Amino acid sequence: MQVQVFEDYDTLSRYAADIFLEQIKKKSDSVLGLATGGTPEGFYRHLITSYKDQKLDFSRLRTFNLDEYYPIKREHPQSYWTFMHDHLFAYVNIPTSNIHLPNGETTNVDAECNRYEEEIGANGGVDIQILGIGENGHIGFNEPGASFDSRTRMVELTKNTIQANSRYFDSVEDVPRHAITMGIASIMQSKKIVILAAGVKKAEAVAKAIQGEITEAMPASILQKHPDVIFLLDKEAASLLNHN
Ligand SMILES: O=P(O)(O)OC[C@H]1O[C@](O)(CO)[C@@H](O)[C@@H]1O
Repeated sequence: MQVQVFEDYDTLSRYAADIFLEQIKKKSDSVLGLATGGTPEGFYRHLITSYKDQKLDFSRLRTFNLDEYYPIKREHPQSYWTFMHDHLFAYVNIPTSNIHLPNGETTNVDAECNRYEEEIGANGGVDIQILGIGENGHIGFNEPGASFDSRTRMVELTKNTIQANSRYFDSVEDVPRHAITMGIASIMQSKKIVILAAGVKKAEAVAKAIQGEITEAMPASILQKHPDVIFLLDKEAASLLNHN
């Protein structure tokens, strides 16, 4: 596992985008695993800048997002589908057919989860995955206690996550109580993982994920077992790491 600490959020975000650029240079039809949340917004801004500077071509890339609220309409302002369009897809030349997110409108959740896993497999698996980390250590919407063997499925959000995400909704009551998320085993199958954390609110989860016990109580701790993972942190998020 590699860990890099940056002076500020923008430098961290640019570094993450550069890792993706390297991957795409090597394989122009890479399968990108994408994430939502506040943390990757800077990363997406840098990808868009690289596209505008003609350093990046999205036409052959395929993307799979980690998760989507359930139930939620695709066009809902807070759906992850809308997030991805507003923060990336609307600004780059990715064909709509190459974009994949779990369908938050499905009436058959189990079939949707199986379809999503199969589609990732049919595309050869994720080459490079961007991840954020929840204040409680969640990755995707795999909350503490989620099985390390979990695959794409519907999950119930914890109070902590509903509260943290309520900043994007009119009120806490409006936050969906469920989501469809790639499982921990699905995430671990990605060939390379880049995980971002910024701000002091993430410091405890980051320290436990990197230096703590590997336990299902701290979902991100499983990353210690991944053969190619890099944590990109700002100083605040790194502030509880033990340097001995
Ligand atoms: O980057 P943020 O907004 O702090 O979110 C952290 C994590 O929480 C989620 O938004 C889900 O609650 C994840 O998608 C994200 O990785």
